[in-house]
Amino acid sequence: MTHHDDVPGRQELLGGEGRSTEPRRSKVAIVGAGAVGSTLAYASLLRGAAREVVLYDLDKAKVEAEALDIAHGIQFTPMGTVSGSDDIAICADADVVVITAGAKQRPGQSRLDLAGATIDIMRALVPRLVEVAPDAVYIMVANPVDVVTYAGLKISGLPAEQFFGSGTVLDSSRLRYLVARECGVAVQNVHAYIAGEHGDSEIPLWSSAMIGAVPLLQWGFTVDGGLLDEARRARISEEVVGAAYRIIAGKGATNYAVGLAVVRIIEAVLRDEHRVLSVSSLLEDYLEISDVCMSVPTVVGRAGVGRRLVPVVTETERAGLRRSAESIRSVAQRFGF
Ligand SMILES: NC(=O)C1=CN([C@@H]2O[C@H](COP(=O)(O)OP(=O)(O)OC[C@H]3O[C@@H](n4cnc5c(N)ncnc54)[C@H](O)[C@@H]3O)[C@@H](O)[C@H]2O)C=CC1
Ligand SMILES: CC(=O)C(=O)O
Repeated sequence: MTHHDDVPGRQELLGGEGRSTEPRRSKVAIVGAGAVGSTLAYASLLRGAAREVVLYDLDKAKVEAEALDIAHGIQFTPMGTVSGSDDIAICADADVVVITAGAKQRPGQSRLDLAGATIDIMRALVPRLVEVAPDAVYIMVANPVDVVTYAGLKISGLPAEQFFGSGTVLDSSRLRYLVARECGVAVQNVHAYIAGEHGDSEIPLWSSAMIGAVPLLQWGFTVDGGLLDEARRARISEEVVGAAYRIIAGKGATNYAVGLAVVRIIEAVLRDEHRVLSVSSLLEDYLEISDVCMSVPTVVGRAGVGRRLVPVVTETERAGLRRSAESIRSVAQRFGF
């Protein structure tokens, strides 16, 4: 079911209050039209990230309804089209494929508890996707994203640059939001990354964090007149790690911030931005960590993942990253990867 006009140029005449900066036709295929996939489709259209957004889901009624609901608002977005189908052929020749089809955390479950169920989905799904969209850049979002990115990469047989996970882009955004709020500065001026697992063992890279031109560790005051000291930083870390649990307990899923975070990654790819994002990719000899997918600050562009940047780290941060890698690896191994 396709919701766009077949007459060339008609969409531009009828809809589109803004103008996409996209220089050529671009297609994003979103697999899974649940809370995350449909919000991502909506956010992609709102931001004009791609000209064509398609949704694929096993649930025909749901995927068609989500696409139709979004399509009815397309007059108010930058130029674009949206369609949904239960036929995987809708993903054909996509430039970017985002996989959100995965098991969902119930209150109290960790992301790692979902590994078996989501890997089963990937075994069936990934070969069929690669068949219809062999040249796409693949972005895994389904959880546990690091384990599933590694499994999906191996199943796909694609080069590691072409297949990566959304990783801790969302967690880094949560961290920046909290630091900005405590310090009374714009979130855009907080440069801080969470690295490691997108999950309980993740590590905030405090040593390399900056607020404007000031190292975060030298930031002297907060809006309530206190210090951004170790205790306060620890509280912020706990809040980031606990964020998904808190939101899932309240409404059953997280969808808005992850939708925006993944659109940001899509834009970095389609516009070949070479933006530094903490995506999850296959690491080889990174701070002595190898053969695991996890997040570190990484250059992202049209080919997918590029250089992994090595920030200044303390011995505690370095040890934390190694532990996080071990935790991801042990779960992947349990499921045969
Ligand atoms: N990496 C991240 O930052 C985040 C990851 N997630 C993860 O994203 C995944 C999706 O979450 P929700 O959208 O809330 O779940 P959901 O249950 O609302 O949606 C999942 C959708 O996938 C579809 N699906 C399942 N198997 C499929 C298959 N083989 N082919 C096509 N479609 C299939 C289902 O029909 C369903 O519509 C979960 O694993 C969740 O944990 C969620 C939030 C943030
Ligand atoms: C569910 C999840 O992974 C998150 O919101 O971080």
